[in-house]
Amino acid sequence: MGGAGALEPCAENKLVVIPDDWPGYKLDLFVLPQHYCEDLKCVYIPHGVIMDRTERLAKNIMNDLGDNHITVLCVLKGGYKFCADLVENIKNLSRNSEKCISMRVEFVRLRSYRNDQSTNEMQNLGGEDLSKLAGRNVLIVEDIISTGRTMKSLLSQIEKYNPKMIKVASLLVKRTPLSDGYKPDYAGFEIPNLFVVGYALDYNEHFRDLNHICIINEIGKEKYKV
Ligand SMILES: Nc1nc2c(ncn2[C@@H]2O[C@H](COP(=O)(O)O)[C@@H](O)[C@H]2O)c(=O)[nH]1
Ligand SMILES: [Mg+2]
Repeated sequence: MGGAGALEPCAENKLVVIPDDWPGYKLDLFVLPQHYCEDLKCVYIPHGVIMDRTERLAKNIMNDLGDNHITVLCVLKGGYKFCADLVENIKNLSRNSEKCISMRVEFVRLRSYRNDQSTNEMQNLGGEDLSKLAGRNVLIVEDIISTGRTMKSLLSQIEKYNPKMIKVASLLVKRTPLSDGYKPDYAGFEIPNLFVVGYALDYNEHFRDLNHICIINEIGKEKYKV
């Protein structure tokens, strides 16, 4: 992703900013599941780049939260891959460092999108009883923050139970005029106002089984719309 207009590390905000004119990579430069080949426009963030960035986020989290017991709250379904890879990296760092983080992983299942649009309503579809988080150091792990409504709503539900600390890690943050200004404590990439799929991010439950983060095309939107 080198060259003019490509990804730029953003030291101030500590995340990688993908500019509006980033075209992504041609599909035939990567291996993709055959069943999605006609449904995608481009590979937007290759799996290897996601993994490298996740390793760095794990290091930042380790530096900030080392020597604590934390409860990782994975937001399903979209957050499951990022959460698994982040936890694995924190575990590895913890094993090889003087600082040690002990972790417990809990899950909450939320839904707020239909097709590629926010429904403006966050449905809590189950998972842990959030009262379990009382007095704990909580690290919420989410796939993407767009308007910020989902996260703000989850945070207000958790805050009722007085956790000791809450931090939020999101793999992606979308630049959208609909944002309410919410910014997570840890973020992997800031992306333009596009609908992305892959690496567990779905379009009506499709594309979770795609390793790279990709942009869906009109054929894909039409084929899988509900
Ligand atoms: N597969 C995708 N899911 C997305 C995308 N943008 C948002 N979302 C889903 O919504 C919530 C967060 O939305 P918010 O507007 O309340 O901040 C997130 O958890 C996703 O499930 C997207 O581009 N692709
Ligand atoms: Mg999500």
